[in-house]
Amino acid sequence: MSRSSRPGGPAGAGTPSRSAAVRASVPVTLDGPGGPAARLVTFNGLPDPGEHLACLLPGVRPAGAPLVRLHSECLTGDVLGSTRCDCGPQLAEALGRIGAEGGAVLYLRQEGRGIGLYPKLDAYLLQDGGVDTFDANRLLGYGDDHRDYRVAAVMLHALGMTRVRLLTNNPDKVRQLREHGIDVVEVLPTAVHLTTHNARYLAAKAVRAGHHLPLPPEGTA
Ligand SMILES: Nc1nc2c(ncn2[C@@H]2O[C@H](COP(=O)(O)OP(=O)(O)OP(=O)(O)O)[C@@H](O)[C@H]2O)c(=O)[nH]1
Ligand SMILES: [Zn+2]
Repeated sequence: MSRSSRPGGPAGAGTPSRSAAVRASVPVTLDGPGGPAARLVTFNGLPDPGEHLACLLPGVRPAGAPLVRLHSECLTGDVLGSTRCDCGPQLAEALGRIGAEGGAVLYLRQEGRGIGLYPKLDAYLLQDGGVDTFDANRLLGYGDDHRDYRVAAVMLHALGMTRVRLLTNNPDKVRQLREHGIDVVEVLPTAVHLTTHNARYLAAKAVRAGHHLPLPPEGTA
């Protein structure tokens, strides 16, 4: 049981069966004066109730293949700076790289790989007892990963971004986007944000979920 209980139901092929429309496109400036002028885009008609957001960075050329990241919400890492995971540094890296050439960060409300914040924190306690991130999910009665990226495909269709270069180390994001009609023409890895705090977490992602993370041999982090 690796990918179970996706809120969107079974995956289909080609164009997503449901379409969404842009609801609003709101200008913001990121990171203070001089930071990139971005647009935060909201949607009507998404296939799940999450308030998923697209952050469009300048220079977007939807007709080409813009650089895109699907970033799953991680309140502890993204907002509070927790070092248990690599989410905060990955988000900063994505905003920097995509801001430099134009593209989009889709901020997906998929906290805890889709199980939610409280269960993720329960899983952290189990991890402190020695199990890895995936076995902790299973001990709590969840699958390894509950994320359904159909919603991201629907958002990209609504934005007219159906050919993308994707910034990720996670092969499941690539596979699911393609299943849902997005032409992923290139996959670019993120940097490896390895610290002594997140070394076991990154190793589990590489070994258990096939993330492309070139890690040094155990014990040398
Ligand atoms: N259930 C669970 N979720 C976690 C844990 N640590 C981080 N997360 C969540 O994992 C999600 C990020 O997924 P990752 O597996 O780190 O990376 P990814 O997004 O699949 O892959 P990349 O695109 O390469 O970053 C966020 O929603 C985090 O809240 C954990 O220990 N348990
Ligand atoms: Zn995180």
